[in-house]
Amino acid sequence: MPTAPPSHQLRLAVGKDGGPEIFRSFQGEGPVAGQVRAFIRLSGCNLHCRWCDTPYTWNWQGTDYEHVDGEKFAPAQEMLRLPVEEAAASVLALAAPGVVITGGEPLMQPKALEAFCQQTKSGQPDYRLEVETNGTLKPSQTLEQLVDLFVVSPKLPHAGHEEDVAAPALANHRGNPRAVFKFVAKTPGDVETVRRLTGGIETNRIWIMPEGRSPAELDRHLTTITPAVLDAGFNLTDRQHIRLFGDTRST
Ligand SMILES: Nc1nc2[nH]cc(C(=O)O)c2c(=O)[nH]1
Ligand code: SF4
Ligand SMILES: [Mg+2]
Repeated sequence: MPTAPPSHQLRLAVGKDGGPEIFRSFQGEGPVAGQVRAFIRLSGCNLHCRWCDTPYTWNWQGTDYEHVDGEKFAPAQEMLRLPVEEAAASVLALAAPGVVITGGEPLMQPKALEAFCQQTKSGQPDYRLEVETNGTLKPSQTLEQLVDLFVVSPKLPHAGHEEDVAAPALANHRGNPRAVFKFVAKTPGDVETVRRLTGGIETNRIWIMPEGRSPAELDRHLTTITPAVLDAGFNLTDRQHIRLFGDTRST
């Protein structure tokens, strides 16, 4: 008897109820902010940003990554494996017009991600697939065709990387009309850096977002960057979910 092929498994982050981090919310950032979406958060990231708001997806015990919180996490407690079919069923049960696949870095699991996208789109081609990515890992052609929107967030020097990780991220996605760029900024100088890095990319594909995990931090950074964003002609986005729900998992 032939056996069914093993299904792909996704490594997921753990949500506030201790189960896989799959939830329903408003998209809080970027071009579709304010729209209802299902969210699924994949565990693992290949960048280790100092101010990351989801260090529980990568800042494992025994590593020497530097993060502002200083807290280390145990992968056995923070990572769950789920067959793609189960993950897709949980996401579709949330009754949203589409899903935001985020992380961590979702493209670290390319085969399972592709299977998840095929599964959620099958039978309902209008269901929207949106991926939040740091851009450093190039998606396959299959994935590029399946995904409706890549929100690519190249990292600037204030994220604490020794190498320039923004240029490859821009190179990987600038040719895809379904990719937009979302830069986290703290100062007018950061906006100037974005202007320099993104020469030749239409400004209407670029969003600037204040860094912050509290309304006060967001307000402070918004106040300092807004004139520079307007001057450069970039789009501006807030982080609505932080104002609505605070810095909590599964929101
Ligand atoms: N509501 C809400 N919107 C989001 N947009 C991007 C998110 C992310 O963590 O990548 C996120 C998130 O975690 N929650
Ligand atoms: S790329 Fe995103 S998820 Fe990864 S460490 Fe940086 S902020 Fe966090
Ligand atoms: Mg986030």
